[in-house]
Amino acid sequence: MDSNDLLQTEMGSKLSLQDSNTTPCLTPAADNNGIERNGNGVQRSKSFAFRAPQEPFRIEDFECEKLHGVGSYSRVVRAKKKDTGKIYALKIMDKRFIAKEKKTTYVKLERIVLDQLDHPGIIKLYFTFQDASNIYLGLESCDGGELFDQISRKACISEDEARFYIAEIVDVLEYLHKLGLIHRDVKPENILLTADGHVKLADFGSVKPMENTSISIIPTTSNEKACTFVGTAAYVPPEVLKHAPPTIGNDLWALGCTLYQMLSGISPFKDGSEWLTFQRIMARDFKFPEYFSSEARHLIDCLLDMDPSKRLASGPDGYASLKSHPFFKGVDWDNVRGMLAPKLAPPLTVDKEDEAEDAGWLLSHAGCGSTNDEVPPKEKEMASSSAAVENKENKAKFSTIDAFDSK
Ligand SMILES: Nc1ncnc2c1ncn2[C@@H]1O[C@H](COP(=O)(O)OP(=O)(O)OP(=O)(O)O)[C@@H](O)[C@H]1O
Repeated sequence: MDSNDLLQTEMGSKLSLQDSNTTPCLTPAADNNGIERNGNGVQRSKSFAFRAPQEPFRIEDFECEKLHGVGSYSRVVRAKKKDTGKIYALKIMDKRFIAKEKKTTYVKLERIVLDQLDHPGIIKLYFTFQDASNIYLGLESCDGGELFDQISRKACISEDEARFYIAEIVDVLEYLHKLGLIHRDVKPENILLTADGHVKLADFGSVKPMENTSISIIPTTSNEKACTFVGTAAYVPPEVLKHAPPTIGNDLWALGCTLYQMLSGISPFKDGSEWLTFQRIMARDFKFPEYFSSEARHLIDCLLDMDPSKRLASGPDGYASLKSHPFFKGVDWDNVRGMLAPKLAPPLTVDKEDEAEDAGWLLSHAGCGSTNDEVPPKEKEMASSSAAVENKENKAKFSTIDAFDSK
């Protein structure tokens, strides 16, 4: 199945999961009613209506304002729908590139999983559309950037601020894990922030459904194994390096790494090469800076347990054991999203002329060149200078993260 098939089967907001050339991820068998059952009797419908429909939109219906960021197979731009004035993050994926790089499974997985999730801490998918060249996902726009950028801009984050972010992430992970989904790529780059500083987890292309999931999933082709290792080296737990099957413990380990990184500015096992990082993970070789509080040290220690079943929230008490940890003293778990968010650190200033040129180039190559011309000059100038600043940060990010840290 190629990327065209992905959206062709989607016509009329329906996706047929029948695919002669595929093997199912959880090896369910279909009965005569088109319902798939796995070994645990979990039922999955073979076709269903998407909540976020495929719309007959065109890229010309949007004013592209700035580049949010560039992923390994997509670009994300902040775009205003001209008729409604509503703002979205358009994730633009080149169909030929996706097919060539065999990323169809990741795109389908992200689309189908995001469509079924409903949590204030997860980016919303509103619609999809396509043209001859691209697939577009209309996502909720997170105008506060990445948590990664906040860590870089502030050098490190205070424990009070880190408590806020980690509590909101715990709330999201509890929701996902209860649904039977493992995210598998929790890290500061995938934790986006709204303009008022609240957390939205992104990047669901690596999600792994557990046996008991209530989420409808898709088959994977034999050469695009969504069930095998994915993720980012510095956040990979030791058991994954030993090829153990994925568990929610994978996300809890990454949560521990993320908390450590917020408080110190660097991930705990980061080293000069992928091999050295893996050695340190296997040896659980990390040190706490002196200024970490005893509560933060203890929480990180419990999340970075070599035994995934012993990590807080993995045990028989589930999330209660994690949420009652002393680090979270004062957090009102019934109203996590009601907490006051830390003030966002603004982007660093850069040489605007050079960078505006680069940002304009990137936007026009995101398929938005003609629409950008319709933006009034003042707005265009503002859009490109803010895009320039973020583009500079993107470049800085690429140069500071080892090649192995990007998938
Ligand atoms: N909904 C959004 N709102 C604002 N910015 C976003 C949104 N989604 C993604 N971004 C930004 O765009 C960048 C590219 O996102 P994308 O999902 O294409 O790739 P990624 O997840 O970063 O990378 P990869 O695909 O390599 O894992 C992200 O790093 C993020 O900063």
